[in-house]
Amino acid sequence: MALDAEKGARHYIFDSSVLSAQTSIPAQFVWPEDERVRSVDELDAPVIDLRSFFSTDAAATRAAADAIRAACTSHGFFQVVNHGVDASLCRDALHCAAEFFRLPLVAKLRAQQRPGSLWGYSGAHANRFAAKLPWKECVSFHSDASAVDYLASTLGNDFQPMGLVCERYSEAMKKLTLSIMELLGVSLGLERERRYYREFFEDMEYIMRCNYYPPCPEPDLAQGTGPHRDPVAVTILAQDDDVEGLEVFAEGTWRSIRPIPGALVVNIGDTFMALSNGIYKSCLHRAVVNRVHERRSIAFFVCPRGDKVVRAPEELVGPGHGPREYPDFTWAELVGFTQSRHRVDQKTLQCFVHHLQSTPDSSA
Ligand SMILES: C=C1C[C@]23C[C@H]1CC[C@H]2[C@]1(C)CCC[C@@](C)(C(=O)O)[C@H]1[C@@H]3C(=O)O
Ligand SMILES: O=C(O)CCC(=O)C(=O)O
Ligand SMILES: [Fe+2]
Repeated sequence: MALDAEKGARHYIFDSSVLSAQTSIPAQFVWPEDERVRSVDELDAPVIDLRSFFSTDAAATRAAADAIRAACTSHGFFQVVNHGVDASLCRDALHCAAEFFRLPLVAKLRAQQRPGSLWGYSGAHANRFAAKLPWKECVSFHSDASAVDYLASTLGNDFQPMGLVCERYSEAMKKLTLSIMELLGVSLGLERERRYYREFFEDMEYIMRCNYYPPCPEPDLAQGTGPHRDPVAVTILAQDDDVEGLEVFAEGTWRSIRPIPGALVVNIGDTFMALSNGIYKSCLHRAVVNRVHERRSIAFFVCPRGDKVVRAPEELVGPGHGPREYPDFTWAELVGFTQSRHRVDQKTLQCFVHHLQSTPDSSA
């Protein structure tokens, strides 16, 4: 651990290979007791086979939509298989991420996330937060610019192949996102031809974030990613298939998620909760760590184009659904709120709405 002297900044830099080898963890990594209650059981969530949806089989699509609706009105979590993303592309992306995190700390710091940016490398978010640090490292890419250029300019041309894999992976995820959006619309009772959500996300933005959770000497005190709801619309997550860590809060308890080889996880986020007029629940989840195994995941965070107004379709408002639950907002406002005012947690959307309603004319 060292104090970063750059421009007098007073944040710590952690080297996970050093931390993992110690017998106890620094105090900044210890989470409050109520946020680390253990999981009791596995979550029984639907695994949706997208093959039937792609083949427009009406009965199978109805069954898939019903299972999604049941999951999303309750906890906001399901998985998809036969999703059309090449298994080798997912493997390559997880592999590139693994190679990146194995670099010496000085190299990773060349790609370090700058204040106010969602791009680049972050170790434990120690440059942003002083306590409840997550036991993880991340590297993120954003739809605003090319991952190839970012990696080549920060780490050198040897990292172009990793950039290319990230770009191919993001393209595949964007395509899958549009199918998931169409299916979410059907599951909410909209006609398949209506395509409200699919069209809304045609010009989506995204953040691709590779997470690395090193082994932790005191896993019961720490969190890999603390309890939160993703502020985005949906998150599509690929994960190592031999190490558990993801947990979802459902029916009053934390439930573990057993990785299914080849499956991708789908979480409903705050923005989709607003887009469904509160019918679908933003998934409360976290990632726990363990003493022995490292774990990797890649989150593909789906966001609307920054300036688009987030608003549930008329069909989901009024008779049979209740009044409009959320004020209009843009993703640019919500993301600004999470970076400058409110560390993402389980109440982000609630606090954001309160903020909008108490300062109606100011941007977040
Ligand atoms: C808008 C965002 C904030 C976070 C990155 C994107 C999408 C998800 C958010 C996050 C990953 C949710 C968990 C907590 C968080 C702090 C993290 O661990 O990285 C969140 C991101 C962030 O605020 O940078
Ligand atoms: O790594 C995981 O399993 C979950 C990560 C997560 O929730 C996030 O990055 O938002
Ligand atoms: Fe998350």
